[in-house]
Amino acid sequence: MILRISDLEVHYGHRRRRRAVLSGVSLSVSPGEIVGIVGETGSGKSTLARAVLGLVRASAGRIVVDGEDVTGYRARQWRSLRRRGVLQYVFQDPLRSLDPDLTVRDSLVEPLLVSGVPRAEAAERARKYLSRVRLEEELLDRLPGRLSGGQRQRVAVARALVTEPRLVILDEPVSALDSANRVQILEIVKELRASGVAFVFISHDLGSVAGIADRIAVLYQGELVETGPARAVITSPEHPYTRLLVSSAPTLRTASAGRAERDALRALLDS
Ligand SMILES: Nc1ncnc2c1ncn2[C@@H]1O[C@H](COP(=O)(O)OP(=O)(O)OP(=O)(O)O)[C@@H](O)[C@H]1O
Repeated sequence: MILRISDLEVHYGHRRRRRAVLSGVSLSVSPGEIVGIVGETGSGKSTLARAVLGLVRASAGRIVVDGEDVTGYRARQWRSLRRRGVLQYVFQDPLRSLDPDLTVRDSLVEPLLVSGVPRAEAAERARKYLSRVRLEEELLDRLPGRLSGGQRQRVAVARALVTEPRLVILDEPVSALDSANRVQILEIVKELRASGVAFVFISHDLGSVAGIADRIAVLYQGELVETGPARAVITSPEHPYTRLLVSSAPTLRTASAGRAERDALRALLDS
């Protein structure tokens, strides 16, 4: 397993304001697997990503990345893990994943130099990954502000891949893109899966993970209510919330539920 999360709990706030945002979350990801995490706004998807990346602390449970129990890691240990480049991420807004003051070349080369790769090899790898995300070399000297949204997101993907990570967390990576760019990014992710990279693909939209995920985990109010092979989750969802998601996704062919059934599922969830 490249990622094993067991009984994870995360709280925000202090004292009387303290409340659980994730509880009892367990999930494993194997090398070369794409696991989609789907849930509505506020369900805790980003918090889960942030916990795996060491950006928020677990109040209980365990997170094991590539065999290392990172649950109690301090900032220094996280820095060391990040330097090794085992784990990478891409956020929805590429400007959050990219430094606006670094050229594309520097954005790609920096994580390699930090992990001790010699400059000439780092430059070579930067070119290799730029072409892997289907961008021209002439973009290497541009700043992110002078790229289109789709180009920026591809640079963010290339930057995440350049350290040859074993696990990449994608938090709504295609939500802000037009459909041509969306399809290309998804194709790139599929190609990389074939080379053994594992992905956690987070989205509020079941339709956008359905075509790419091997397994789908459904997050509802901070709990994983259903996890299974993508096809099974889509064709025979068990939890009422998953049924609601399936019936509300216009792009899924199985979406046959009418308004009345969706209202009934909502009522069941609210009861
Ligand atoms: N730093 C924080 N402090 C307090 N509460 C927070 C913080 N970050 C998120 N929350 C709350 O935690 C819950 C889960 O937020 P999270 O961002 O993980 O959800 P999400 O599923 O990613 O939502 P979205 O799809 O809108 O990004 C929400 O109720 C949110 O208001």
